[in-house]
Amino acid sequence: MNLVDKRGLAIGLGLSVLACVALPAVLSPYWIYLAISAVVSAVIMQSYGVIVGRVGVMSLCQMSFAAIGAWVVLRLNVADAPGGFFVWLVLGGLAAVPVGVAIGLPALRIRGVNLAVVTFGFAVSADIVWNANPFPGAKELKMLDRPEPFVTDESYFVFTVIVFTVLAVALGMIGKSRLGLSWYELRHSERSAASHGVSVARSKLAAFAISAFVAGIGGGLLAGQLSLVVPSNFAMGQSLALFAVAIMIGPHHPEGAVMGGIFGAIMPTIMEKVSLPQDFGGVLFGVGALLALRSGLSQTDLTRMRKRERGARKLLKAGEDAKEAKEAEGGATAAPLAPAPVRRPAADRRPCLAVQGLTVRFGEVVALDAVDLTVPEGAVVGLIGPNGAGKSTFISAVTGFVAGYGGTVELAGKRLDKLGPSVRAKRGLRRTFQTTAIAPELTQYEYLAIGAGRRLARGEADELLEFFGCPPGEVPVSIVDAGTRRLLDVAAAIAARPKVALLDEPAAGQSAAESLRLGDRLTRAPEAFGVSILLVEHDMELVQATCEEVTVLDFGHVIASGPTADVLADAAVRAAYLGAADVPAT
Ligand SMILES: Nc1ncnc2c1ncn2[C@@H]1O[C@H](COP(=O)(O)OP(=O)(O)OP(=O)(O)O)[C@@H](O)[C@H]1O
Repeated sequence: MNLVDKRGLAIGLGLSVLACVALPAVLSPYWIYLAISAVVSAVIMQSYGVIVGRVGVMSLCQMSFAAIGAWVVLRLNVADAPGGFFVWLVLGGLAAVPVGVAIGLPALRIRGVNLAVVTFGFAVSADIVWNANPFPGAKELKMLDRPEPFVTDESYFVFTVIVFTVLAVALGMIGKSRLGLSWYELRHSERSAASHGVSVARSKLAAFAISAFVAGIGGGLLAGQLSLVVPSNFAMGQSLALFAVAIMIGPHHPEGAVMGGIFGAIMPTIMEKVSLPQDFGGVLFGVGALLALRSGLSQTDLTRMRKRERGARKLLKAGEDAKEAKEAEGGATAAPLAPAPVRRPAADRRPCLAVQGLTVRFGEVVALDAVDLTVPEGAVVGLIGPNGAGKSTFISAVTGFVAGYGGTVELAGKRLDKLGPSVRAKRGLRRTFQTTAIAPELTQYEYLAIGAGRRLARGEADELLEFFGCPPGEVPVSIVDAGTRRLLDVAAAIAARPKVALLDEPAAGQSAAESLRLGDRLTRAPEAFGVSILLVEHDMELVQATCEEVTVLDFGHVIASGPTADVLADAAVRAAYLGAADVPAT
């Protein structure tokens, strides 16, 4: 995965240089001062970009983190601490980090509106503290002097643009790293992230820490702009207004942060010029935020996604044209199905996943009752049963998503029972879900990179996508149909080269022909990727074509287990579950 988008970087750096050269030359002192405010707001917006834009957490206290940054810078100034403004600025950002992590701790247990209330509570408390205790330097009027060579407004503007640009590049690189991509996944499904080996706690706390750091830097910059600050510079109302702007615009993209900063800084002036009350600006932001919440995507997300989709559609069209041309020339339309690999009988192979006596209760419901199941090395094994039989619960318990089950789960001879889902995933146990929750903002390449949990070479990603019949890797998930998303999910699970992949109804949404092709792929997957597979499916033709052995669940009990043909022919299985008409003759 390339961490730097070279074209985007070149454009961003070019615009920054242009702003630094042109704006001080053309703007009046009044507008230069406003421009500094806009860039400082844009830096604070970047902190919203991390926590609100990427992780989707409703944080209403970013200005409180900024206040910590400003407080530290001003305190060090009063103390004439060594290092000077540049060092103090970084220390201000760092000082906000532990507070950010502390605020992030409740986010590990609560989310949504409840979490918003916690962060708002912190913003209110911080407000009370700042109002009761003046910021350092305010009493003795010890002003903060800007550092050389950024003493004048024009040069300080250049300094703020440099800071913004450095942060934008760093955040852009983090955004493309596994940590940053995992934030998008957390935003849509924490379960999905955990199933890919992402530690939800660590990833969320990292987001809080980084966003607090960036906000702290923004607060320090504000102190440098104003020389002295007052509590109203960081009032909770400001946090709320900027939050609304963040939801509306999407400051996790640099252009969104800049626009948000400009809105935040210029709006009061605009309101004044058009003789409207200042509060009206907040109302406008609120309405915009509501509209963005309705669509689920910010303006910059939408703009970028549409652009990406346009490019991807062209790519898909070119692919289809090439295929049609090949067909017209009489070439093969699809690769013929490969013959099934010949394997030793499953019973002669070492068990890779061994589950014994698995029991799960949900209150009075016994979802699984002492279930035994073994997946031998290099095998494809089926788990079938009627709706509500306990198949998904089995996958969830084995992969660590059900706390407090009875029985044991061993992977390659090692017990996993005390481990959480992300650790089990890292040990080589991957799963897919019945309902996919892939972040539509990602490309398929990016999603595979999260699944792989390691650096995934382009060639390897292409091979996986081709193997599972997915479109080219640049195609964004947003235009991939539901059936193909399931295949992408399987590809992402296999990208990690796990020991065992547990697939929950991967053929749902596939046509009969696609299902047949999927069966062929799953049959070849153990040899191609060194993975053993447990397949949960209702499509009996697929099960019959793919699985060497099958276990049948009914009301949480195993009612049959053994070679597929024998089990599917079992009169008890047909009577209890399938109905003779549903099972193709063997
Ligand atoms: N979180 C939960 N809380 C309470 N009961 C649950 C929970 N999850 C599953 N169950 C119950 O456990 C039983 C097994 O459900 P499960 O989803 O595992 O069945 P399934 O075989 O996967 O069904 P399907 O084929 O429809 O997906 C059902 O009675 C279900 O209602």
